[in-house]
Parts: sequence; C-alpha cells; structure tokens
Amino acid sequence: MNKTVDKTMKKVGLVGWRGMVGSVLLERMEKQNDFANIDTTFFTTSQAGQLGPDLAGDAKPLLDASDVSELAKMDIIVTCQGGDYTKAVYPKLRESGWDGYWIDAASALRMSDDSIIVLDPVNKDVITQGLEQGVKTFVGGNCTVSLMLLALGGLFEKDLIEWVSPMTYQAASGAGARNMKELISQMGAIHSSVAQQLDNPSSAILEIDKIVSEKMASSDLPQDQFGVPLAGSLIPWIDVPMPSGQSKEEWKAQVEANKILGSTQQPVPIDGLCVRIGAMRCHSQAMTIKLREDISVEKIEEILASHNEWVKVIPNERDITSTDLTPVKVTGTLSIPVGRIRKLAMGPKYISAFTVGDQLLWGAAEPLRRMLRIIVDAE
Ligand SMILES: NC(=O)C1=CN([C@@H]2O[C@H](COP(=O)(O)OP(=O)(O)OC[C@H]3O[C@@H](n4cnc5c(N)ncnc54)[C@H](OP(=O)(O)O)[C@@H]3O)[C@@H](O)[C@H]2O)C=CC1
Ligand SMILES: N[C@@H](CC(=O)OP(=O)(O)O)C(=O)O
Repeated sequence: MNKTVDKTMKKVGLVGWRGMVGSVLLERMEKQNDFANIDTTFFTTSQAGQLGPDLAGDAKPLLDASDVSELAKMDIIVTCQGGDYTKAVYPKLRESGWDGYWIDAASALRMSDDSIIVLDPVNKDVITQGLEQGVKTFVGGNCTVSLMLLALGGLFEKDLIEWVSPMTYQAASGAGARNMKELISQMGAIHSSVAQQLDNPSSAILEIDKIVSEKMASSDLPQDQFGVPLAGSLIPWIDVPMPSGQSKEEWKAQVEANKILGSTQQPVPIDGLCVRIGAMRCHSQAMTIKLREDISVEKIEEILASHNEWVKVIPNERDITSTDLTPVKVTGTLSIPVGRIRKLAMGPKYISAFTVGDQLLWGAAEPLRRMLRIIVDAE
C-alpha cells in the first residue's frame, strides 16, 4: 500500500539517515508516526539511484545529497551527515536563494549568529521567538551539553546556578560507530588473552592481571580508531585542543549551554574535564554546582523533578543509585535520571549531582525530530 502524499504536506529532505545518529532519528520518527505528516525524500552522498528506505511501501530511488537543485525543492532539510557535508553544501544552497528550514546534527553552524541551538524542553521560548523572527537554521546541541541542560533544567530556569563544573564520562558512541565496534573488539581481545585462566578457579589474580596488562599495552590490541586502549582504561581528552587549554568538547559546554539558554550577555560559567570511558552510548556527568542561594536538598530535588517529563530524581541511596543511575539502565531510553544530590563540604551553596543520558537519543536525534515536528505542526 503506497502512502498518500497530500500536496500541502511539507517536503522534507533527509540526509545522513543511514548513519548512527540518522538511524536513531528514523527509528524515533517511525515510532512517533512523524512520516504520516510529511512528504519525505531521502538523499545520499554515496548511493544515489539505489532504492531508499521502505516507509509504508513507498521506497523511491535515493537522490544525490550534493545536488543543490534537488535539495532546493525541499521545504525542510534534516541532516545527520556531519560537519564536512554541512560546510560543503549549506552555503551553496543558501547562495542559490533557498529559503527553507535547515535542521542539522553537526556542530558546524551551532555558533552562527543566524542559527538557534535546539533543545525545546529547555529553550522552547528561544525557538518560538526565532521562528517568529524568521530564523531558518536550527542545530542540535552537543550531546553532553543537551543532557546536562535536561538534567539541571529546573535550576537553570529559576536562575539558581552561579556556576557548574561538569566532569564527564563519555561513551564510545560519541566518537562514532567504528569506535563502538573497536571498544567491543578490545574487550574481546583482553578476555581472550586470559580465557583459560578464568576457567580455572585456582588461577592467581596477579598472573591474570599481568597478562591483561601486557595485552592492553601491546600493539596488537585493536586501536585504529581511538589510537589507544579504551577497554579497561580511559581517555581524558575528547576532540581537538583549544588555545585556552580546554579540549573542544570542554569549550562547548559554556558557549553552547548559554546560547541554548539565551544567556550569552551574562553567561553562566560552565567548565570541567571531558573523559572518554568504555560505555557504549550513554554519557554520564558528575557535576559540582555553586547555587546562588542556600536551598534545601528537598527543594532542589523538587525543582529538578518538575522541569520536564524525562528528568527523574534518584534518591541519594546506594541501591537505587547503583541500578537506576547507570548507562545500563538508561541506554535506548529518553530517561534523564539525576541523583547523588547532596550538599558538599565547601559550604551550603555547593552541591553535587550525577546524571546519565543516551547520547544518541536526547544527545543527538530527539531534539532534531522534535524541531521538525514544531515546524511542521506550526504551518
Ligand atoms: N555520533 C554522535 O554521537 C553525534 C554525532 N553528531 C553529528 O552527526 C554526524 C553523523 O554522525 P554519525 O551518525 O555518528 O556518523 P556515521 O559515520 O554513522 O554516518 C555518517 C554517514 O556515513 C555514511 N556511511 C558510509 N558507510 C556507512 C555504513 N556502513 N553505515 C552507515 N552509514 C555509512 C552514510 O552516508 P551516505 O548514506 O550518504 O553514504 C552516513 O549518513 C556527526 O558528524 C556529527 O556531526 C551529533 C551529535 C552526536
Ligand atoms: N563530541 C561528542 C559527540 C559529538 O558528535 O559532538 P558534537 O555534536 O558536538 O560534534 C563525543 O565525542 O561524545
């Protein structure tokens, strides 16, 4: 059965739908029945002419994602193809006179004056105002930043945060699909090196540790993507260096968060260290927060919990924290648990918090999907 296309439906071009972020986006759009309300065209950078995805029996040949004249027929373009694609195609498309909506996962246009970073549970007002003023370029935020803002949204909304220092524990998925595979290969290679000893209950742990350490240090451990071992280790640097001494991932926290919040005139200082760990697709963050006022933990929990429907306060108790405030629990869900909320020894205005979020869902695909829906529903 072919899908009926209503002539008044918005023409939406999807680029990068085959990649990791794009696949998660497609899954969410299908689940939320978003395709029913749009006339979709699938583009590709490498498979033009091949049959595109079958959405209710209407698979069509893929169009070339570098063909500006085809792209220009779209009312809205959603791209998860990456920054190089955006830099190559977006200027040409705008220069050609195209005035459609561009919704992008890549960071390339995030800090442009004419773009808005989208995270509607946090900045719906900024988005609505932008649409009214004719803004046509909407970009998803850095995953770590979006996940932090969803977790702490209540405190930011009430302007209760003087500064925050997020120390991150970022999953392999943030570095790409090949890196996720490499992490598993590293785990497998390490396990294989001591499989025999593990099967023998009397084997000595120091012998096992010695073999594992040698395996991790050896050049035959798969490490083409990360360049170093990640399984059984960590990498305290993500992305390129900035002149400030920050990594680019660390630099994004303050600039992007304040742009999302609309507080660039008086930015809230946000700075910490970003670390890659051996999780698959959930980023975690331990945050030290200085509040503007001394507020009770109960009040803080109430403010956080009431901000949006995805945030969930986890009581500062060992058992529930160990099960519910973890990548294993959160992966594949839109849930944003936040816990370990307690006053720190530095004084009554200092608190800690720990949060976890799926960096492919709220960290990448979901803000784009919701932005598309906002535009389509507004017309
Ligand atoms: N990974 C992340 O955590 C986040 C990524 N982003 C942004 O999204 C962009 C895309 O990231 P990501 O989805 O990880 O990139 P991927 O590498 O998974 O996919 C990018 C493109 O690679 C092409 N490709 C080539 N071979 C394959 C294959 N075997 N399977 C699937 N696709 C293939 C596809 O393009 P084609 O079909 O045209 O050949 C695809 O759209 C990033 O550059 C970044 O800017 C944003 C937030 C988070
Ligand atoms: N840099 C992030 C993933 C990412 O793609 O970020 P950005 O969208 O800001 O480029 C990470 O490694 O976890």
